[in-house]
Amino acid sequence: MAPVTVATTPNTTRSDLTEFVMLKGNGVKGLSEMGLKSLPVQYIQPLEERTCMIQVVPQESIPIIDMSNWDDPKVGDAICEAAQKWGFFQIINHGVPLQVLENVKDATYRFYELPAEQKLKYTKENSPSKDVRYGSSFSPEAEKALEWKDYLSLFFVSEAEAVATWPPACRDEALEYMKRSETVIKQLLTVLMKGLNVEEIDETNESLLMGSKRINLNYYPVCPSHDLTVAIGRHSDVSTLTILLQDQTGGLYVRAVDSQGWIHVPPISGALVINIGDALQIMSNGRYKSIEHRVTANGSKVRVSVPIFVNPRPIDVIGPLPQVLAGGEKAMYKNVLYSDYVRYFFKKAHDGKATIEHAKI
Ligand SMILES: CC(C)(COP(=O)(O)OP(=O)(O)OC[C@H]1O[C@@H](n2cnc3c(N)ncnc32)[C@H](O)[C@@H]1OP(=O)(O)O)[C@@H](O)C(=O)NCCC(=O)NCCSC(=O)/C=C/c1ccc(O)cc1
Ligand SMILES: O=C(O)CCC(=O)C(=O)O
Ligand SMILES: [Fe+2]
Repeated sequence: MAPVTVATTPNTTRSDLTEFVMLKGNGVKGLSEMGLKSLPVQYIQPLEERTCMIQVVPQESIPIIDMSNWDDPKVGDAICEAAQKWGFFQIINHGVPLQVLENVKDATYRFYELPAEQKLKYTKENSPSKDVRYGSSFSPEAEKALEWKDYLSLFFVSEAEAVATWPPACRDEALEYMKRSETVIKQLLTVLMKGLNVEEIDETNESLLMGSKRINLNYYPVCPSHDLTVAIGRHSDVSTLTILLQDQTGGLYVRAVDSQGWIHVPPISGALVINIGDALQIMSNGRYKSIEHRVTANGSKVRVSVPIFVNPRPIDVIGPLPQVLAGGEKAMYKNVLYSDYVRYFFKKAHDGKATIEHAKI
């Protein structure tokens, strides 16, 4: 059986590996489970990007914010300050039931445990919908070295479309997690907008801030020679906000303020990690920061994570908000069509903050 040779030999050709991992639907999970002892060369990252080169700043950590009194001005200040300084924070007592979070993690395992032939139905080539995509790595056609990650990406258009096209193995749990996180998303955006002198979220700015959503189910298998590769390379999200559920494994690192180092985001049971994305950095004219982050590969444990990307709609034009510029501040970013912005992000390999540089005036 050809895939066995593929998986056990580190020096296979790119086309053999692509066939096994991408075209046959095995993912890196399939490679990992064949028990290969060394990393296929296609996954070896340039030295400076490797997991082993991460300089950790151990004394720092991102803020942890209790959302139970979210409309208390002190909580609001903590959220806006975290968004300005760190671009990342964790929230606890956020109102999303813990069972909903457990269920979506279980559903992630359920999807990836399907046989390759079943998952293959959702690859770019075969998927019944453009809004459902199972894949491996980030942008394999553009990457010099691949990433040790499988993903299922689900773009939410409507409940009816989700019911009809999302994989039954995880559909209901993913939808429930999206629905139950809506309230805390609105609370966070209300507070963040107040910090920009936008007093209320009306229909127009609600659609601009959270008019579309994408949920990804990420699966990071156990990785041989994990120090030589990455699970996700350095990038910032193109969303308005990202709500991330991680499991207890750890491995997410955030760029430290004014430093070359990286800060670990420790798993906290029941917490959600929140980060500002490029769209909100642009709308806030740089006040809120969309911070670079990366995920390390793990030599002994499987990791799953489930981000919800809260975005403008593809047809929205985004730029610095008028309220932010009202005092005479100069616009730092151009107005850009959001779907053009996202397409540009997806067509490159991960490259830190390069997408937003493209929108700078
Ligand atoms: C431009 C989009 C994405 C697609 O437009 P479309 O007109 O329906 O066109 P297509 O479905 O044919 O997709 C166009 C291209 O988008 C890319 N794409 C379409 N979804 C995907 C997909 N989930 N994956 C990776 N390429 C894709 C892909 O490059 C694809 O090209 P191709 O590969 O040639 O088919 C459109 O849906 C849109 O503007 N959506 C806005 C909402 C949105 O998805 N925002 C992104 C939030 S995601 C985010 O912040 C971070 C994501 C992330 C993800 C992984 C990481 O490792 C790190 C970060
Ligand atoms: O898995 C994680 O912790 C982070 C995932 C991530 O950064 C992303 O999907 O954009
Ligand atoms: Fe991310």
